[in-house]
Amino acid sequence: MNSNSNYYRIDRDEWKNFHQDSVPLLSEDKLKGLISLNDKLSLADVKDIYVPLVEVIDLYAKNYRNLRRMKSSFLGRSYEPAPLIIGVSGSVAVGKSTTARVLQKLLQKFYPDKKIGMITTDGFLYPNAELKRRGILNRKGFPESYDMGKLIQFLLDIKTVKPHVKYPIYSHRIYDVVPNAYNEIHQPDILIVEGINVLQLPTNEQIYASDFFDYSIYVDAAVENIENWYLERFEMLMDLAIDQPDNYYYSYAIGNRQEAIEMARGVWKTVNLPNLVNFIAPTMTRADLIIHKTDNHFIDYLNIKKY
Ligand SMILES: Nc1ncnc2c1ncn2[C@@H]1O[C@H](COP(=O)(O)OP(=O)(O)OP(=O)(O)O)[C@@H](O)[C@H]1O
Ligand SMILES: CC(C)(CO)[C@@H](O)C(=O)NCCC(=O)O
Repeated sequence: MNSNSNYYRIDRDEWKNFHQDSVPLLSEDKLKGLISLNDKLSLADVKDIYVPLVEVIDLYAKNYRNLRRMKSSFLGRSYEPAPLIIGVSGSVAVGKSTTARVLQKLLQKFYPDKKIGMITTDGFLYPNAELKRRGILNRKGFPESYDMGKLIQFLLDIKTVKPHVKYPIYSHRIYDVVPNAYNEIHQPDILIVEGINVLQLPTNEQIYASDFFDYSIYVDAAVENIENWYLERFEMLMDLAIDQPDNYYYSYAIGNRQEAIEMARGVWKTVNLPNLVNFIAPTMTRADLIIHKTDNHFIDYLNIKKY
């Protein structure tokens, strides 16, 4: 970020001091409990990075409620509460779902009486058969591979507090949207939506998905690191598939390991990297907050939007 960018760059050592020690709901003991649920993150990350972040989100949540209340009163309409929606974006394999998951658990501790939901936009991909029919099977994750109309309808249903809103499920195990399977979400107070496309502008919709996001986070890292994390995850998925013949990764798991890794490297170079460079990274400066990770997923600084 150059000096005239619209962000304050805040190094980890400065950011961690923004934590207000007065917050008893996030005491050290409670945070330890959270770590056992999510061993990918260190307690230091939770304390230094995520606790101050929850407090920033709390500011946005209060402001959002107040503004909507005042707007309703100005318009002479009755106030209807609407959930706060948080978007988490970034490259394939940068760690969006890990970030979203820890944020959900922490927000749930911070607001014990509220319902904090989390979904991924992966379920809104067209199924493989439809991608094939459209000739874009090798563009999975690109803007045209998502049913954006369906995602927008989902967000609208959440904002208007419809009961039991269904959403489709994507499975890395079958490498496809699960046919006729849905999860349900019932009137959350806060919903975290994680996906590579949450900050993208649609090409042919009347409503923008970004209109529904009240706070947005972009997870950023050097492409060399993300490629390594992608390959590490590929190896992990292969290892998990070794005794599951119906698993997409099974044929790779039982074949030549080096060839499988080369294949994954090819997918990174021809699919996920061009998607990152052309369609995901350009949305970064729409985010309210950019979390920067370096080697070993260590968060070294954050960029927080000025205006
Ligand atoms: N803080 C962390 N510490 C250690 N490993 C991490 C951390 N965050 C993510 N990872 C690992 O990096 C890989 C990618 O993370 P994750 O699955 O969260 O990415 P993603 O951005 O949600 O990917 P996708 O878009 O493909 O769903 C995973 O193997 C995950 O275990
Ligand atoms: C499902 C997405 C698009 C996003 O999570 C990604 O994990 C993916 O499958 N990309 C397509 C190329 C690949 O990595 O196989």
